[in-house]
Amino acid sequence: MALMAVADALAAVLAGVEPLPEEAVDLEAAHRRVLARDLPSRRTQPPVAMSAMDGYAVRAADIATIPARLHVIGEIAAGRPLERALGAGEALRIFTGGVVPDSADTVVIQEDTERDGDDVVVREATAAGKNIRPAGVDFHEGDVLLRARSHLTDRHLSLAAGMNYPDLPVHRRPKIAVLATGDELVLPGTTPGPGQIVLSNGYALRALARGEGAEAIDLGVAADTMEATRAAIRRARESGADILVTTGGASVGDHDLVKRALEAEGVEIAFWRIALRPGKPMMHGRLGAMRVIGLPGNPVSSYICAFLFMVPLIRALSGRQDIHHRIERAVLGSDVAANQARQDYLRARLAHSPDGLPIATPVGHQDSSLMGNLAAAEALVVRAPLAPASSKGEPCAVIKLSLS
Ligand SMILES: Nc1nc2c(c(=O)[nH]1)N[C@H]1C(S)=C(S)[C@@H](COP(=O)(O)OP(=O)(O)OC[C@H]3O[C@@H](n4cnc5c(N)ncnc54)[C@H](O)[C@@H]3O)O[C@H]1N2
Ligand code: MOO
Repeated sequence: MALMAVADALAAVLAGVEPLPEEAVDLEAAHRRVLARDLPSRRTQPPVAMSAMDGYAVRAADIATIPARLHVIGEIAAGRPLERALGAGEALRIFTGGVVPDSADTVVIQEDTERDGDDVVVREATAAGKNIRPAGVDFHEGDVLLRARSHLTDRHLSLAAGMNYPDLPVHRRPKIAVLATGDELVLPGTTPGPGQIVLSNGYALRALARGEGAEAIDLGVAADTMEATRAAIRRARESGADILVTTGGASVGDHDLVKRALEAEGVEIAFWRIALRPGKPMMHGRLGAMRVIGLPGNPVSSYICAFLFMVPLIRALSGRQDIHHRIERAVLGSDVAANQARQDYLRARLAHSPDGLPIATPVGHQDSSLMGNLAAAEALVVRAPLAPASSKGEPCAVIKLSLS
């Protein structure tokens, strides 16, 4: 039977996904979160006309002839307005951010004046309206400046603060529980016994999830028994995880128990095994609201499957609209052979070319166990099923890997 295509598998993972419910978080914590509602401004900015410069608020008519001598009747600083109307031949000392009284219609910058006791001599002509920021020039109360589903940037936070929001309604962050499986796994820093290997996959997976704004927890390692694997799946449910990510035990071997354990716990498996290299044994299913992504154990396969499927799922649950990886154009830095039936994601180095597309050079060894090559890669070259051989210099499609 033909394996499910990558695009169909991704569609199945994203089927019916809705953004998680909203919660209020303070502004500092709202960075990179996704806004759950349209945000109308609670105020007009600036609320009244304000001076853009340090100088003198005057009536333009009084400085029609230069030089003009005006009598200074008071001072206006930011936050200290003055209830005093200007009469003919009068000026008010004003500083940047000071409220411009209705009676003044221009601000002369102080460099264009000379102070003489209680008088000021204006030496340069200044047009009416100059150096005044009118009320509402930035925005008005009720203006919707941030829309629901905006992915909040640093600049959005200042805007929201300026709109007078101390906290923001955002979609809850997905919680990801990562479970390793395998009798052979020991923790980094210990001395592995015969045939044992150091567990590594989860570190990249949790960091990848956190980098996408998720909360990630480590469920540790389950031994290769049904009891241990099922108990770990129950722990994932009890933790309130939105996504359970398992690594290992996904293939067809006698010790590959993950699918059976998931089914025994009630997970409805949507697919198992897809036309993807690396990552053929990947599986996906649901248990109530918890989505399960069953990754292969090979370190490269687990990371690439998480990158291709877990990342868009996290983004969709977070409420983001830009959930898909960007496929970009590059040229091949070396020849590649014809592809077989699975869609291939070749680990590649990316070099910038001064006059054109970046150059993607697949690393020499693409085996799905090679962590060194994965760590050195900067992009994935995407090869469609059965794509013909392609030569150095020919165009190719790449997805950039995270560089953090
Ligand atoms: N007869 C077949 N054999 C295999 C097939 C197949 O179709 N038919 N598929 C191969 C492919 S493709 C992959 S990918 C692997 C995936 O198998 P599993 O998901 O069952 O992975 P494991 O056997 O548990 O582990 C594979 C490898 O990775 C190491 N591993 C596992 N977990 C971790 C971890 N947390 N950190 C570091 N390394 C880990 C494990 O020790 C193994 O060496 O199956 C092929 N076989
Ligand atoms: O899909 Mo497996 O990841 O080719 O090694």
